[in-house]
Amino acid sequence: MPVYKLHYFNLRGRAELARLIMSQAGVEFEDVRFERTEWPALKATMPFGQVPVLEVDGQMLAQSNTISRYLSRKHDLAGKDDWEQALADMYADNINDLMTGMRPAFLEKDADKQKELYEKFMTETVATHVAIVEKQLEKNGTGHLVGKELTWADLAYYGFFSFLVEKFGEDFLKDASHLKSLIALVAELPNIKKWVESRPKTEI
Ligand SMILES: N[C@@H](CCC(=O)N[C@@H](CS)C(=O)NCC(=O)O)C(=O)O
Repeated sequence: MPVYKLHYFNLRGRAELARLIMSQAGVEFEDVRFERTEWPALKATMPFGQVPVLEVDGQMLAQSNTISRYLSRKHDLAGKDDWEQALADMYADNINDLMTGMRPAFLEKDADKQKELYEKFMTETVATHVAIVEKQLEKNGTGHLVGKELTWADLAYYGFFSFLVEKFGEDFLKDASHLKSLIALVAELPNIKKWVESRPKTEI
């Protein structure tokens, strides 16, 4: 088994999906977390000056979805054929877009403006996305986003949407029973449960 080290800030952010995948797969990893004040000294050590970075036996891999796709393929969470793998990629890219869409609100320093930006994000971007994904989950009819089994797409949706539920409550899921069930299904997976209980508590 390779020695995995995941480098990121002390946040869930763009690293949490890789952590969820490694936890679900039951592989050991060193969860290297640093504070913002430590970052300037570390930036030049990362392949593209950004994190997350997964170190695999000393080799450095950047880009959050590349890392998660690599881990999913290695640990049987990528989808069972090329088409399923493409669908899983599609869902993971959607979550990446949602994270990017939330960034202006997250970075806003003015509290009133921030509230406004989060509200707009939830009522426009998230609401539209939830309605679409709800229909797709219903159509797939297996309780999973892709095929019949758990993939990293399910973990990606769990990671991001469970964070939104924590921050904004679950009212935004009131017409999305399938998505709600997916979040609950992943939350109940023993390895995920164990990880979520033991991980550092962070704001985002
Ligand atoms: N597309 C990249 C974006 C990575 C990214 O924006 N990383 C941020 C943290 S979430 C970062 O390293 N910020 C510090 C910097 O750019 O100096 C990915 O998905 O990994």
